[in-house]
Amino acid sequence: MKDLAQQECEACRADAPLVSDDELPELLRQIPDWTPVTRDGILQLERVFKFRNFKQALAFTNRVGAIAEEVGHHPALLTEWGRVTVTWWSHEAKGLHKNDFIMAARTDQQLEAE
Ligand SMILES: C[C@H](O)[C@H](O)[C@H]1CNC2=NC(N)=NC(=O)C2=N1
Repeated sequence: MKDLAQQECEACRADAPLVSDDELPELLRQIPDWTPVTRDGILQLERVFKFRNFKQALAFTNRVGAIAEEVGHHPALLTEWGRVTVTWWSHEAKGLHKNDFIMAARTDQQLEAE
């Protein structure tokens, strides 16, 4: 099995299969720095990234935005001085899809990217 970040995203569809309760623990194990949170009854993945200043936070934000645009699957991004909060979930499917785990893993890779 390929690492999460190397796996392919599927098209975002309202009827896309959400991650089952059985699949969730193994997928979460592969992205240990991310926290499952439930908002408005919708399970999401969230991580806060820390930076030295706003400029670095904004550059990271733009890198995450670029990988989201590449696959047509987008996070919520809160960019503040020294911090970026990234939240992934499948809007139309109203929950967590495998895509969200793939994109969380790819988001982590943007930390090293310059
Ligand atoms: C039309 C467009 O492709 C869809 O609205 C996409 C855009 N990006 C998306 N991103 C996320 N996270 N969930 C979606 O359901 C979604 N749908």
